[in-house]
Amino acid sequence: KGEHRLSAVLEKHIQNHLSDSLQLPGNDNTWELFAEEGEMKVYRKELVEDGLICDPLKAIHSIKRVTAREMCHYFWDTDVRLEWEGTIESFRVLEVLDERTIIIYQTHKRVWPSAQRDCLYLSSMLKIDNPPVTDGGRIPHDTWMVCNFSVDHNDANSVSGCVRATVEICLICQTFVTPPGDNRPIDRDCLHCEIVYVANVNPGGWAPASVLRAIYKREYPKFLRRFTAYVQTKTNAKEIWF
Ligand SMILES: CCCCCc1ccc(-c2ccc(S(=O)(=O)CCO)cc2)cc1[C@H]1C[C@H]1c1ccccn1
Repeated sequence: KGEHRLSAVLEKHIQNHLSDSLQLPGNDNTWELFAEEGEMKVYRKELVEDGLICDPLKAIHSIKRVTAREMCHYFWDTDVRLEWEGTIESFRVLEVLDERTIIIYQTHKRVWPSAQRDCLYLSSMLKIDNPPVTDGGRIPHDTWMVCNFSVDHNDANSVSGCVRATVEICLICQTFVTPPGDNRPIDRDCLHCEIVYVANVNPGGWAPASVLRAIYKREYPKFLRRFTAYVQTKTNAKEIWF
């Protein structure tokens, strides 16, 4: 794994997510369940910082027939980003820090009446070696994570008129395998992946609370539905990638 100039700060973000993002929101009453569809449960907290709506979001979901590595790969790989991300207008990879760590500048489609937003963040994908066992004590086959957090960068000649939003986002995925028994090979029907997606987005500048909360209420469930279906379709006919 390559060492780079942001390795230390990346490690801090990873440790923070491993300690707090894996806490399942159902166990405590600080999270409000605001969307539920099948296995998908989306929670939020109301948080205002300097008058800006920064509602933290946490979603848990269980997706059949895919692995943690496949989920994280398609979430991280910018080659397929526009195939599933519906809110991005443009993006550019500014720097490659190692084979699984990049810096991205992206602009989001403008949401009237707010000003357009852009984001500048480090995006890293990694395998968690000693996987944290979630509650219930089931042992995951393996655990992968993608961590996206805002950084500064000289080359980000921002699109004029954009307000810089800051993000702290993490996708943690665990693969569970139910052996088919009597020495049959494992196929995709033996797999499912449990994910935790946390997103802390600071809009960076004023936007009406009602508009922001409506965007989040609409966009997060849509993103989770669309992205998980995308990975199931993309991997369906492929060899299992643990
Ligand atoms: C007036 C709008 C203010 C907020 C604008 C904003 C900024 C960042 C982001 C965002 C940035 C990164 C990620 S990700 O998970 O790392 C994937 C890679 O893109 C995800 C969401 C979103 C939004 C808002 C489009 C709104 C929105 C809300 C959920 C999902 C999608 N869009």
